[in-house]
Amino acid sequence: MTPAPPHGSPAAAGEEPATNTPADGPADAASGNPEHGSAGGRAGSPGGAPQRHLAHTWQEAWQLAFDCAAPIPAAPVALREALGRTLAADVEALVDLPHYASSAMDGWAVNGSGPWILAEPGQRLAPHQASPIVTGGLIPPGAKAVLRSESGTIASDEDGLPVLQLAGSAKPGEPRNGEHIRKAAEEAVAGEVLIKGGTLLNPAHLALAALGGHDALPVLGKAVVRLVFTGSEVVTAGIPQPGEVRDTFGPQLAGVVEMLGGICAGETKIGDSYTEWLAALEDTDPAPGIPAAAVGKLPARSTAEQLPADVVITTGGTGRSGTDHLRRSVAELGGRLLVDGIAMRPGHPAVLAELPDGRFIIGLPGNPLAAMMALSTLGAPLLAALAHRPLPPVTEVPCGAMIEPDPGRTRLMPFRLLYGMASPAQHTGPGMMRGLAAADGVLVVPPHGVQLGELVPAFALPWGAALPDLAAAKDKPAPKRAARKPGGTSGPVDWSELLG
Ligand SMILES: Nc1nc2c(c(=O)[nH]1)N[C@H]1C(S)=C(S)[C@@H](COP(=O)(O)OP(=O)(O)OC[C@H]3O[C@@H](n4cnc5c(N)ncnc54)[C@H](O)[C@@H]3O)O[C@H]1N2
Ligand code: MOO
Repeated sequence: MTPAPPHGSPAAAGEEPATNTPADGPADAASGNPEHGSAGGRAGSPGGAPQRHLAHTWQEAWQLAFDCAAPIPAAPVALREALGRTLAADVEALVDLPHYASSAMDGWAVNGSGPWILAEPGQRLAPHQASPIVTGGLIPPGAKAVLRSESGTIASDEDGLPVLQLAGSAKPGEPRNGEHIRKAAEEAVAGEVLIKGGTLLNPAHLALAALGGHDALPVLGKAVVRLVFTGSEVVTAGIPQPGEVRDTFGPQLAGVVEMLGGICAGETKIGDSYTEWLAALEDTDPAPGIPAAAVGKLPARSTAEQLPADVVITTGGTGRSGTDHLRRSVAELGGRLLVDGIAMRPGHPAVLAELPDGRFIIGLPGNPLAAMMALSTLGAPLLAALAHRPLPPVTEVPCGAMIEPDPGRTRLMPFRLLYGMASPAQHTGPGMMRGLAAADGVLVVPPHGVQLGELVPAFALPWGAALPDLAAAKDKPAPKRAARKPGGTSGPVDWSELLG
């Protein structure tokens, strides 16, 4: 283990100490500096006592964020909440489907051949008796078939009593035995498996479960996530004044959390004071508006709004100036830092912590792109682990540019796929969003850099398509080219063959 220089030394922004610690050597919560003042506002002075700060490598942080969490146990949720969840066990029909024989048409339930004497609806039908019935109506005892309303007509017999007889438009022999009757259990018998465990529930599954008599379904757990946005300079609407910044987290973070397998349960916006930080991290109440007493009375995890969070994601305040209170708040609450900085950029000040009550804290840096890279590094594996999912895949893509070494730190670079190669995007400064918005994925560039055409690890974006297996495509022999049609247009050029 190489000792890192004290973090209080005057390092330039973005130049974190690039030292590595073993994955099993989490930084100590005590490294949060309790000397930091509690004054709010962005005018806080940098400083604090020098401390030892040991950054994890990108790979260590990624793996540790996955390994530190156990899957949240399965629990029943109301049908309306179960969409998109993974079924934890087979779902059986609690009743026959349908559970009674019913009419498929408006008309008459009949017994035997016509003409039929009319009986009261619902009464047992003797031969040559009929009673009116509507679609979905319970077939009365003794009924053998249903005559559609278009095929029958009410006439009078010689005594002037009403009788049902076939209309002129009726087909000969109508209705056949069983015609227009939906038999009980024709779809499933009680006890039959309707939906297999492990299924990702779609809307039709929910309807099927309802038909099977269920009000709730057992689903694999997912993390309930609460968002805490910090920064007194952050404005949430309109054009910001100089010194203010427009909030980039409010519009995107809840959506990304859902894409990563979490359930977003509320957002809190606070300023820059230590008191606000502490209060926000201390808050274990269910989302506002829900009485805490209601939680215990409801089926576990019935809705996100009714539950305390499993994970709290904070934005900003990961630095070590007088206005950055994340580490101090975690220490005050008796928590421990699992990851305290990552040897990567952007996003190096990212934090992963665990509180004594089991809640995880992910501290995202305030800079917008840095935050999303930190969320990809810590949030994606953590939320996957909590949601019973595998570690998100890191595949390899051929690099469409030469990337210089940057000793000691991994660079996360949004890229676009151009002609089968990953081309680092423009506009990817720590505070920018243009590059990420247009990207197909993120390159995990090793400290020693990359040669043109070399394979580089990369991950897909939570909202993007999975990355194609370009590494395998690169190794395959080139397919024989079809003869070009005269006048035909040519497709994009695959430069990868020239770079093998
Ligand atoms: N002396 C040093 N200063 C800084 C270092 C360093 O190593 N030494 N690292 C820099 C890096 S890299 C990052 S990243 C940031 C981390 O900052 P914090 O997590 O403490 O966040 P803040 O200081 O609160 O804000 C940073 C930046 O982000 C803007 N911000 C905050 N919230 C939002 C939001 N919701 N939407 C858009 N932008 C937001 C904020 O206004 C600041 O401009 O520290 C560097 N400094
Ligand atoms: O580059 Mo800072 O790590 O993340 O903006």
